[in-house]
Amino acid sequence: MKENKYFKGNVESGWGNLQNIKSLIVSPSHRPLDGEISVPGSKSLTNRALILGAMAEGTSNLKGILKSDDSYWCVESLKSLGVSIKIKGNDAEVAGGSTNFNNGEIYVGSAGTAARFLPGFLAAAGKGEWKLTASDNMKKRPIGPLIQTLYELGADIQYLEKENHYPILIKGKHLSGGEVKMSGDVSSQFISGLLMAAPRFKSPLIIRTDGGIVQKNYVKMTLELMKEFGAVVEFDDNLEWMKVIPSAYSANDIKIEADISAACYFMALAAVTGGRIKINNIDWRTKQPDIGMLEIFEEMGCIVIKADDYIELRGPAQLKGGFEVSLKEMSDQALTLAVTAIFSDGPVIVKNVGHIRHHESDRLKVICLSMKKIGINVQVFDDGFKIYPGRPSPSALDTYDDHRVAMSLALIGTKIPGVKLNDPGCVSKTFPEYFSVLKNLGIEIENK
Ligand SMILES: O=C(O)C1=C[C@@H](OP(=O)(O)O)[C@@H](O)[C@H](O)C1
Ligand SMILES: C=C(OP(=O)(O)O)C(=O)O
Repeated sequence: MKENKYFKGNVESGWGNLQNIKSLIVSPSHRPLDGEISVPGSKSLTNRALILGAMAEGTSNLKGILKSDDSYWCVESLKSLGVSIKIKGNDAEVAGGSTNFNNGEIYVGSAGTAARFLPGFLAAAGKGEWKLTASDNMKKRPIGPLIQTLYELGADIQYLEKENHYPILIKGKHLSGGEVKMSGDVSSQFISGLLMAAPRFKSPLIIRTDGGIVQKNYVKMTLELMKEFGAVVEFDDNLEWMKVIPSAYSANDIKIEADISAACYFMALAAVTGGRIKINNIDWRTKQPDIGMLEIFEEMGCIVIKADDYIELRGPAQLKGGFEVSLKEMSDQALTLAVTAIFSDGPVIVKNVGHIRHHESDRLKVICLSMKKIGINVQVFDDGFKIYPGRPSPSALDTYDDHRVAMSLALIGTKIPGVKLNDPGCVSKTFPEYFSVLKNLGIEIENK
């Protein structure tokens, strides 16, 4: 495995393209923003569909997958188990159904999805032995609640370095079902990971949630996709109770929706610059939680057109601030809103996002450090922050090996000249073409 020069401990993926760029300078466009774009496939749907396709009997065709670091490591993990995955352009053909997996080492990179979705799948494989390793970044993120519940169902998993963290050793067994209590207050992915494995358990699995679930629509996305692959699931609307009946997954042909989280950066771009963006391949009726940002942008004075096959957003001459909002259900956009709020006319308070301290960086700490660096007044709480509007001063900003930090902070440079982003290549976790899309819209991007 090759070490990446700039992100120590990470391994270069075949689908990233910015690994050798030390820094970029982002400056505003010389013309008003007025453009049309398409965004890549959803990370969440791509990695779920790849894993469900690998478990399903037969060949699944996935159209419009995301090609980024996170999906690359998911594909590579499944391939190293012996699953045949053929990539043609942005489509993947996954031949699933076997449980006769190759033993060995599996590297999940920094993908929270792969890191939390593969353990249940392997622990219930009946036989085999795997060492699951991850990037330094992923090794700092928790997996304890998932592994603890798998233990209760009879799994054989050992922590190899630090309790509750990667790397881990998994021995495949036949897992019982039964009733478990599980908390999703740190990450919804623990529940999604257990659910996806459950059709392979010996008896029905019932999960009762204890302590709530953050971003619960991601769990709904898991349950809905499991149904599309033939699983038998029942659940209540609040996801306090979920049941999975043992059965085989069946192969499926799926069109992966475009990534709404990625689209939100361009909505924010139009919002802060007072420009117009038309995003051609997203649908406002999607179940992806970050679509909720449309309402927030509207509340801030943007005009939103929700057409059948596109969304258009126009930013106002002056964005409105002066409100408080819970981003518990769409917390990947906390940083996007933090940056947007700088250019509004009143303080913006974001609440209920304490769990983003466990994402690719401690995002609340990073918001505080980054705002202070550009001279913007910020207050950080245990579970959120308050941003006071202001005129940022150009600065060199660190990206903390976190794609959402890099993509959000880049938006500051679309308003004031000379924002330097160190180690911008981390965007390839979910959006390797991010800076080229910005550039095509007229934003100045200089490689330094
Ligand atoms: O299941 C998923 O695809 C995701 C769940 C969320 O994670 P948490 O529930 O860990 O916050 C979200 O932040 C992540 O980007 C994708
Ligand atoms: C939290 C995120 O990713 P992951 O899937 O690694 O959890 C994210 O994309 O913001």
